[in-house]
Amino acid sequence: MDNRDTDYLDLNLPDSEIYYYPHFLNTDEADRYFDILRTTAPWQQDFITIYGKKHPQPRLTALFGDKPYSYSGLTMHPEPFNSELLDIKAKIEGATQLEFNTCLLNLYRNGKDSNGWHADDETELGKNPAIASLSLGQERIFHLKHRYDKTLKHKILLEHGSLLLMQGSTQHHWLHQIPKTAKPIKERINLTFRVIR
Ligand SMILES: O=C(O)CCC(=O)C(=O)O
Ligand SMILES: [Fe+2]
Repeated sequence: MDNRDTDYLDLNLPDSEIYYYPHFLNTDEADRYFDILRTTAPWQQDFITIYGKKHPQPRLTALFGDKPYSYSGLTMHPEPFNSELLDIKAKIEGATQLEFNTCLLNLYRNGKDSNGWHADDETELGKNPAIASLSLGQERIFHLKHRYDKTLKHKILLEHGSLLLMQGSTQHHWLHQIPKTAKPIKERINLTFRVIR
């Protein structure tokens, strides 16, 4: 984690390496990317299979990159990166000194949309995956809980234009989620840059 060029906060949670960059993009840049991605990304409604039953995912998704990505019993096929995503990817790679080849986008349309407890630990992500997660639009709370030590929990507000980086052994020891909220809220777009092998 050397060579950083942006202000960040180390969450300092045990068994993890999680860093939060509150102002990774300025408000104008973040507004512009939100508008472009909201209108141009190929948003799709996927269905996940839980105990043999199909459910609509409580959010829309889009995949960019060059390799398909499979999780929760579904396989997504990517579009090639567009120029906006290439610019964002380059900025994230510059700040983190990491490289990414895939971006999974999530669109949370309102407070009923969510992302349940999970770890990003699919085999094609490799042993200790780095995941760089950019937030645009409505701020939402991100929950973390330790898989084995039930006393370890954390909440962080993911602001417009912020970046959350999870790496090292984080996915082995922690689960994360974006919970639903009853508040009337606006749309949020989340971009998770990953490496798919
Ligand atoms: O929306 C977020 O901030 C989290 C997304 C996430 O955890 C995922 O796509 O794996
Ligand atoms: Fe995740």
